[in-house]
Amino acid sequence: MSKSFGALRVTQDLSFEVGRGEVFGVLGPNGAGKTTVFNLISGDIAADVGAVVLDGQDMTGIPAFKRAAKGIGRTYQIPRPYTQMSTFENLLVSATFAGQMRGQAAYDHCATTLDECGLGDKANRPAGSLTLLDRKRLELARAMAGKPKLLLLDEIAGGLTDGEAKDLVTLIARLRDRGVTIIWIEHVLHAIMAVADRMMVLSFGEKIAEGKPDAVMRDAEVRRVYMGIEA
Ligand SMILES: Nc1ncnc2c1ncn2[C@@H]1O[C@H](COP(=O)(O)OP(=O)(O)OP(=O)(O)O)[C@@H](O)[C@H]1O
Repeated sequence: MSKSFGALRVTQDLSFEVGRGEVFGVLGPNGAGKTTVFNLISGDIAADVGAVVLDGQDMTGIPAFKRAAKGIGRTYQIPRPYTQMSTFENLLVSATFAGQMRGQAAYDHCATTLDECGLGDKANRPAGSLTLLDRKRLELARAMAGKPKLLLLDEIAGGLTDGEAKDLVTLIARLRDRGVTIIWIEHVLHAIMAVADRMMVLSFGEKIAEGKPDAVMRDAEVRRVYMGIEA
């Protein structure tokens, strides 16, 4: 895929493939184009050139809400809950429109998901009254409530304590074990390194490395561009 905003080329001839049930980490300096890649996959913006294929089905040209119903779930860096609705109702929206669930099945799935995300005791709170950390938990819970085949996670570990980050990693591993495919943009390296099967690093919209986490982090170009370490 390629994408420019005016003269700014944000994504350039970027191509990658993620296997079913894989956790794929995306790293790169601020402004490297990571969130733009998510926007292209979710359909929030259209690529200038290129295609998104999910499970053999071409998603290119399909609007974002239909991609959600076809199994692409995502979180946003800045949480965007329906502030007037309860935490539980926020999940029901995803379960209904993205997850295509109804009645008791939707209700049960939302209740389980809220518990898994540590929000079980805040089900009836208006989402607008949650702390920033809980809003971030709600972002993940809402995405999971839509029963995605592919889950796009945009920097969800920032601000967590070590213990909370560990719980998050356990949750991500559990989702993977259920067959959910996960692409995770993350700056909290110990969290992404703990669970990623493979990673790629972007710089100025181009892929500079891809492979097993340890090998990627040893790469001289990655150390220079991302960590500022000259070999
Ligand atoms: N809708 C837009 N219009 C114009 N420029 C944009 C738009 N979206 C992103 N950009 C620009 O594209 C570049 C890449 O942004 P993007 O948010 O994808 O980077 P990122 O790697 O996710 O950064 P960060 O780690 O800070 O979240 C930045 O220079 C940004 O200002």
